[in-house]
Amino acid sequence: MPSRQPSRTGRPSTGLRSAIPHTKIPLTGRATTDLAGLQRMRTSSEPGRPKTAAPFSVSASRGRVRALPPPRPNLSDPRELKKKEWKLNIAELEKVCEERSRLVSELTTQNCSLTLEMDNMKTQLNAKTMLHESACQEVARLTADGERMKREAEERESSLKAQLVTQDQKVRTLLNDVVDLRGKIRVAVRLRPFVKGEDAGESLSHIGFPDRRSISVNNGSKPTAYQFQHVFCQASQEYVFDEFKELIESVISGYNVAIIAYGQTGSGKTYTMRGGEGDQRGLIPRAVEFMFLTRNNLKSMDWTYEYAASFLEVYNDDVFDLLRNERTKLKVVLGTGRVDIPDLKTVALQSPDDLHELMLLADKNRSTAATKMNETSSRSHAVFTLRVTATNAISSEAFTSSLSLVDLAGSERAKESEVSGPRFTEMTHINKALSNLQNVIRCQLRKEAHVPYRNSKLTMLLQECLGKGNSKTLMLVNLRPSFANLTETKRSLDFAANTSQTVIGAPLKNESSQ
Ligand SMILES: Nc1ncnc2c1ncn2[C@@H]1O[C@H](COP(=O)(O)OP(=O)(O)OP(=O)(O)O)[C@@H](O)[C@H]1O
Repeated sequence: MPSRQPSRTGRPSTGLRSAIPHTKIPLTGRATTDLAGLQRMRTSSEPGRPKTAAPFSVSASRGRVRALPPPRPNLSDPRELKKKEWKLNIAELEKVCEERSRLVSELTTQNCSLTLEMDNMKTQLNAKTMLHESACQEVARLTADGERMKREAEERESSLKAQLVTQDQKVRTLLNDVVDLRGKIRVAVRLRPFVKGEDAGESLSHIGFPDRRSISVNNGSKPTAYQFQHVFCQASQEYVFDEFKELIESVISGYNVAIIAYGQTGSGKTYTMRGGEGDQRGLIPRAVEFMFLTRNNLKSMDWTYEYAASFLEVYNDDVFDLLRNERTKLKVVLGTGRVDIPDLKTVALQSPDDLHELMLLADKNRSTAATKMNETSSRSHAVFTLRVTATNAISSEAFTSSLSLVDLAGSERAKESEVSGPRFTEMTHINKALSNLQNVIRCQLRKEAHVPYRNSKLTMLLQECLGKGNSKTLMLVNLRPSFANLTETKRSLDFAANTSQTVIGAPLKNESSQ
């Protein structure tokens, strides 16, 4: 860029201007008279004329230097024309240069502030990059620590699980040894309270309870005393269930368990087995709830349990499915040592709630009728079965077992029941089946070679619980409290006493490996 130099007139001038040739007016010490020149200078100082640098002359008279009027441009002179054109160009160029320098200075300012901003951002980015890197290192360290701790915890857990499984097996073996020691067919007695329609004010002096295992009856002549595994006197549903919990738990360990409710009509068999709602729930719903609870507790030891339920009735010596609405007689097949009912419906249970629906269906399908002895007397024997399939992922143990809860029809005398017609036929079948049951137990008691299981459908179905299989069996004998029923109560207690003497052989655990 050409540098600016002050002109002789004091105004800044560009280098370009200095590059332009001037018309030089010579200064002399001698007086000269150049009228034409003076004339031109005067003319150029007139308003409207372009101003040009005033030439100088030295007055001859006074010897002083005076500015001469600029020479008039000679427009016919091409040099003058050129000069004029240059002047215009120079003015133009000066403007452009000024604009350029303004822009340059503006851009320089902007550039400076942008450079500053960029430097700031670079500093911030560097700081953030450093932070990120240190955070990444911390994360990597924590991840490695976490993985190491997880590995250690897993190793510890599997060693604890192995210990737990061993201990669990020991506890189960001990528990079952205890249960096995309690007799072959276990027998318990339950005396129900007086219910609506009975004389609640009647005394219970004809029945005595010396302790929780004994009961005595006194018909006025001589009291007879009996001893059983347990005697429940007007006990709650919860109390009764708690007493049988241990036995039911052995199903979880692979044993078949059967609880059979026996007793005179109206003595509380259905109440004990099925019960009502809420606190009135009987053994069937409570046992299923307990099985699900135990299943959850054993999950931590890698046991998987699957449950499925079936519900049938033996009515007039025929078998019917209580979980099907259509009433079709079911075929009972006797295999080698096993009873099978091929068309019996089995329903998988996912939770205790699933049972509720099944119970309602079974209630609807079960044969009941009002008799003089019981408003809703069961006219059939009902068998609820819960099948268990268990597998253990760690020990590879596997087995199937079953819990059978049987509500027998009530024994009754035709004279007392005052039944006739179809009720009489039902009663005949009921009594025949129950007398077969007593006969089977008697044969077991006497260790006879032949036990007549096949004499009725009921004994055929129960043969696995009555000595032929490997069940742990409990007979729960129900009693009515009235003095009027004392003869039947004594008969039931005699049957219970015989049953408790019955040797059916030690139960075997069902085992198979995967
Ligand atoms: N422990 C008890 N507490 C209160 N009420 C009971 C008890 N046991 C039975 N009952 C009531 O006694 C009546 C007869 O009971 P339930 O129907 O269970 O007798 P059952 O032995 O099944 O009779 P059946 O052989 O005729 O079917 C019912 O009203 C029942 O609610």
